[in-house]
Amino acid sequence: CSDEHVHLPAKRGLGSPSLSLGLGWTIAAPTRPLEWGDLNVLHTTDTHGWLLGHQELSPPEPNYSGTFGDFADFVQHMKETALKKRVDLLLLDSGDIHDGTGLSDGSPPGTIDGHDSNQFLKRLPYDALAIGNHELYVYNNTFDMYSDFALHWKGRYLSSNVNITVPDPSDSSQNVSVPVGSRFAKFRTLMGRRVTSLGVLFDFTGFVDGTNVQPVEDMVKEQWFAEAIEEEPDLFLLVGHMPVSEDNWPIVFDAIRVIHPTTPILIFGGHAHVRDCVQLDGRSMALASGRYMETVGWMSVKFDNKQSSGSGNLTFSRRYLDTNRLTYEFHTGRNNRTFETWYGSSITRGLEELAENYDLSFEYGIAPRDYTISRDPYPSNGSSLTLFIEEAVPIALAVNNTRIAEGIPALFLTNSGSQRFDIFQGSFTKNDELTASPYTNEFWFLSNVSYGIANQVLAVLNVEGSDLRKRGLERTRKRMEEMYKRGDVEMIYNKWLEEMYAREVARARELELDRRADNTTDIVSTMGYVTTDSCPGIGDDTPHTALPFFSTPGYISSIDSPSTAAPLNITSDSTPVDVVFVDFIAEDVLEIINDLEAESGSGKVYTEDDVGLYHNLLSNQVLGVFAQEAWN
Ligand SMILES: Nc1ccn([C@@H]2O[C@H](COP(=O)(O)O)[C@@H](O)[C@H]2O)c(=O)n1
Repeated sequence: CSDEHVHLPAKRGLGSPSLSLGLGWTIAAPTRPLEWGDLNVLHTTDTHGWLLGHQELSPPEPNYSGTFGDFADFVQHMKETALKKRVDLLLLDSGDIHDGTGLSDGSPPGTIDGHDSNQFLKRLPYDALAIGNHELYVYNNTFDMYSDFALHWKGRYLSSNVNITVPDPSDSSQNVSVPVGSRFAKFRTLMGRRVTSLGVLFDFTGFVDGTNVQPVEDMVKEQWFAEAIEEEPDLFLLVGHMPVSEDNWPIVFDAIRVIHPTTPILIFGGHAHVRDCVQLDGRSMALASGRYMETVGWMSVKFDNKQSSGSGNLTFSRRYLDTNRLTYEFHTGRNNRTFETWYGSSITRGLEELAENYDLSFEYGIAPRDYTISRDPYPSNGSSLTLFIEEAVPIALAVNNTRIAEGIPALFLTNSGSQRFDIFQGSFTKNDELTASPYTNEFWFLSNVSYGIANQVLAVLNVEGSDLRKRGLERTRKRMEEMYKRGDVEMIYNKWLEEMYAREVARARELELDRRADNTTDIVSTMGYVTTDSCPGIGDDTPHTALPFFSTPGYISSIDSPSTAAPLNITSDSTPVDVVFVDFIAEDVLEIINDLEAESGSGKVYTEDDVGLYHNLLSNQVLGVFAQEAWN
């Protein structure tokens, strides 16, 4: 069993190492051993480059401070345990390994993002992996998955419904559309179980030219699909980048169940960044294991004697593990001295070297405080969304900007989903810049939009106001559907956080009443995720107190901000302004402005030709330029 030490998450090559333990910070250890079955699975998803662990001291970051090297050692030790128990232990990943930290996004210009960090995933003994939507935003990234990453996994990198167009090897004047990885895999586990595995991506429509995602509904009608599932294995292993609740897993599940009514089906999903578990019937379980290497999912199943030909409920267990050394040591029965091996530490060292090569600890300035996406209200001084749109964008885009110099007022708009992680007090490094805002979106603009129109765009985007709601309900519903298909799941993650916080507040009220009645003191636990899902028993491996949560709008604007670098010299609704937006939301902005112009009877219609490049800074460079200007 683990000793009671804590591991300081020093910024490993990513920033200032001068962090101390004297802040009253601690990590809580798990208290319950895992329930092993005949077949057991460790699951990662939506890792987004978080391979050096979460290294900040503000709670709940220390909960997730284990590095990918620590995780590698954990997997290794767990595999040894499985062997001793003569049971199977599989390791799976559900995709989205790009976009999220300096390791995945900070490679020098002209190189391929994620290529170097992917080499570290290759060092782990994954049994199957699936492609995510973040592998499909940039063609070169997808091509790298096809030509490098997939080859390493020898048929186990799964892209059942995802293709890439590449030159035809037999005739280079022609192109062919081929799966990025494999459509399916059949293999035997160490204990001899026959597995049929698929890797399914949700109905993503935001894929880059040269790639393609087939809707799940169509995929299950394919001849190859029928042939792949025809023969009965001991279990179906569905690994995919698709939420386990309220998405299309039932389509795949039902297609299999028609042929194999009782064969065990284990589903490992992702994309929504939440911890979640659903059982579609008594012989299946579907698990989603969070995001950003904050969670490692665990599932175990005890088969009945007849395995696939049995028909009663199977015994499943699931657990969401916080990714820190205490967790890893607890479940492997090791301690600080016996846990680490050369294998894991060489992975961590390699990642630290990569961080050094990419100069990820380059310091832009000193952040005066923590800025959070949802633990502070929006707008507020502690909101990273306020910081980004009201301070950083206006200040960074004012640098070498003739339009600002000429005094042309500008309204800046972005989607709040473009901001992916909190900013912490202290050294603000290149890595921090890329974790907070990893996308390489351009800033586009429409000029001469009258303020009266520009001023309404944000509210329409966010569907505020009963009038707008009535007018735009159908359009909004369609846009929400469209946004979901383009990958937007912030609303699911936020709803999850909101509900856990609401439960926490209710629980705290009850506790307070009990405490007053009994004169007892509360049990204080560390902050973190508090999961309620629809599977039996408690899912979280380590009990926590839920994090504070404040809801945020889907879109944010610098409009009416007193702190913008370019004060709006607006005298009336007809004052012409520049409407500046990230290219990711261009279609929506253009459509909304045209609708508003039509409603106003102005007769103005904007087309793509009216859209210009506002500044050559990309959205992932804004915070760095801002920090150099404001935090130095
Ligand atoms: N160029 C881009 C691409 C994506 N986004 C945001 O990310 C969301 C998708 O990320 P998931 O991890 O949820 O798959 C997408 O909805 C956008 O909010 C972006 O801003 N720019």
